[in-house]
Amino acid sequence: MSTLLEVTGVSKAFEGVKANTDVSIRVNAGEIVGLIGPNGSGKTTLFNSIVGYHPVDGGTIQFAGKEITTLRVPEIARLGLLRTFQQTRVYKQMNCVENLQISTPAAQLSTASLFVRVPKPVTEKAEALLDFVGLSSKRYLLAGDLSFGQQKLLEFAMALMSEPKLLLLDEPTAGINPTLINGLIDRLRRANAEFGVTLLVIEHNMRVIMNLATRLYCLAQGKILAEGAPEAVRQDPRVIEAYLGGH
Ligand SMILES: Nc1ncnc2c1ncn2[C@@H]1O[C@H](COP(=O)(O)OP(=O)(O)OP(=O)(O)O)[C@@H](O)[C@H]1O
Repeated sequence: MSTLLEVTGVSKAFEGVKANTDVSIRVNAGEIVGLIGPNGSGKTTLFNSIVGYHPVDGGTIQFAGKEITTLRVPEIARLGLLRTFQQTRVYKQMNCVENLQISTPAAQLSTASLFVRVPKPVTEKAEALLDFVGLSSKRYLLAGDLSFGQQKLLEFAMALMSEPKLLLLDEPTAGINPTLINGLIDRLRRANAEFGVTLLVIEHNMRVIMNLATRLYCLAQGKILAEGAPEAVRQDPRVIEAYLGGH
């Protein structure tokens, strides 16, 4: 398997708080990798460093064979590396189709692009992805009128519009009704298998991540504590201790 993402020795501190210390992780093309760890262990900080949201203090990040350590969010997004958020970032005053139409790289939001005619293939792709996430019947509803779980599905479809090589998902099932979680897991798997999207997933729900990931990393106090097969990581005494110690 070829390496898609290689994070080597990355550190990041905020005014003396060491959020990440010497973190190294690797994600191979085609994998679904999980990132777990107690609250405040540095998971979101690592995502932010990878996507270029803030500069790192040390270490390097390579994506698809290219050094991206000092690139910023739009440049990294154009290379095919995107993220979703714990709190969704949909355009609440636009309907679902419009949210997807403006999510293609070609439509990188200029105000003018909202008023010109959207090419038919873009609309067809938007409709197909809304169908994929089960929101077809809501396509003309304002995104702000969707439930929180539906907004997360919409945000997932928005990310898929750009056909990312790697998608970082920050707690995809948080706030989603337990009965809908299995459907979401199924869609994440299908996006991986059918669309070829490699996934790196932060998830607090152990059942979900054990079900979804083929490999796990566990962060604790900003450092990688364990790495390996999901079951082995879950049973690792250091991981259990880190979780218990956090409560
Ligand atoms: N912008 C910031 N300014 C100051 N401190 C920050 C900032 N972002 C994160 N931190 C601190 O860095 C540490 C790691 O936070 P981070 O959000 O990365 O953890 P997390 O594992 O994603 O947590 P959670 O599971 O609760 O979302 C915490 O101590 C947090 O308070």
